[in-house]
Amino acid sequence: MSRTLVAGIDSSTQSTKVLLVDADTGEVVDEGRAKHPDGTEVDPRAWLDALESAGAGLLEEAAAVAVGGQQHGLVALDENDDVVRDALLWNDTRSASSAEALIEEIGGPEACAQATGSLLVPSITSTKLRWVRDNEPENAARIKRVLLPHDYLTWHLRSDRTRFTTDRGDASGTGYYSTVDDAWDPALAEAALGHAFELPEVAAPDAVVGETAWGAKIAPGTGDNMAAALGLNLKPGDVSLSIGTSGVAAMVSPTPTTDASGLVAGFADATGRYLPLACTLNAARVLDFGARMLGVDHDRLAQLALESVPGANGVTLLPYLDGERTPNRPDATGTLTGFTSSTSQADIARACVEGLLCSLADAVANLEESTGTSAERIFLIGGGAKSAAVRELAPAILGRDVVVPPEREYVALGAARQAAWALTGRRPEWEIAGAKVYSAEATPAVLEQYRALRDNTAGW
Ligand SMILES: Nc1ncnc2c1ncn2[C@@H]1O[C@H](COP(=O)(O)OP(=O)(O)O)[C@@H](O)[C@H]1O
Ligand SMILES: O=C(CO)[C@@H](O)[C@H](O)COP(=O)(O)O
Repeated sequence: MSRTLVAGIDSSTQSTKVLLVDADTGEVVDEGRAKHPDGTEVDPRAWLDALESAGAGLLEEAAAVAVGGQQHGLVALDENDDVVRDALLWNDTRSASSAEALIEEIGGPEACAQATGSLLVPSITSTKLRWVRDNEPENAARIKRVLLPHDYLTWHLRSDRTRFTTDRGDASGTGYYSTVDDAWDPALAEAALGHAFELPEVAAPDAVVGETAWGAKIAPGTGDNMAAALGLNLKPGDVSLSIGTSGVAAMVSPTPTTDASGLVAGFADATGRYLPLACTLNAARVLDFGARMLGVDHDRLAQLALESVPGANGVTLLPYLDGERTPNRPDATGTLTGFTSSTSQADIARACVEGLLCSLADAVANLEESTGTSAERIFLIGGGAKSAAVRELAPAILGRDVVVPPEREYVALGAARQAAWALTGRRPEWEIAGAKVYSAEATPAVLEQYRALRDNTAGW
């Protein structure tokens, strides 16, 4: 008997990944990937090329598809639905002062969090619209429609291209969607850009929103973090800790959150619940940076890090390399301190891994504090979770066990789960077998050393 296959697409910051999955069991039967261009502004057509390459020979096998995409990216289209300018991505910090201006106009942090679920930071789409309004008025005037990265890809997958859709999860990261009311706030959208523009239709979590050229059903798709939550089948009390380009601590919640401190974003999820989330701007690239500085590959970096000791003999990295979002320090750079004449390569490698994990420990603490819920299980996923040093040192720095599920693309798996849901009308119960639990003695002194540097770094 032939089996039914579905495809899940993850179009994240650095690459596109496609999984072809058995709709009944969740077994991954094939996969493809393709890189994206570097940079914080990218021609969205590059994601179409990456999808074509990553999905070659796979997509047409699928009876249904869905896209999980990097959140927040501004895809601006003109009256012919042509791209107005390169998409400004979530990790582009140029709109920091636009974020401050918009918060002020909305009535301050509390009013902003109530209106949108989140305090605006430069990642959020509306701040990018404001930046375009103020810095590129000719481009701003041409904008007739705004999509998110996953909406743009979903539109291109459609054979007829007549309909523009998104979902509540990704919509909740725009700064003009009310998570509390579960609806667009067109007045906030118009205020950000200076004129009204077309917003995509918000499809229900299990909707079929179109058909591909090869006859597959298209599910609404969602933001990559919402898709990861779906891929992991997160339950209340579970925290997903993702080490991709961004570092993300997220949990599902039955009620919306409105954190005016800005440390935790109050997003919606892809099922009808909510996804409070703390997101750092520097995660896997901290390891890339360490490997490049030491002239080694990732496996050697991990090996070196494990040769050093907790606290790296006094060497500490504050890894805010490309500015930071949590805490909101858009102009920050990294700080590496505590060298002596005996400092070794191993100490520097250790400081990179510890700095990354300490910033994630801060994100988990922010999430727990803001939601009043402590993490019962922490699932470590994303490219950075492939590092043996990250896996082994995470429980010591987080001060509790960490669950590492089998190496898999969980965003793409979540998108595949959504595709199967749309196809069959039932949310698949695929379980994740074979997770490994990592335990270690807690090393609170490492976090104290890190937090002292975080709080005392000049200029903050
Ligand atoms: N073995 C490894 N050890 C540490 N980092 C790794 C390893 N393999 C991949 N990475 C890093 O993971 C990152 C990509 O992770 P991914 O979750 O795919 O990111 P994104 O979803 O943001 O595109 C890259 O920065 C890459 O260098
Ligand atoms: O901005 C956020 C979350 O609010 C990021 O998490 C982006 O969604 C990009 O994700 P990755 O490419 O790092 O997975």
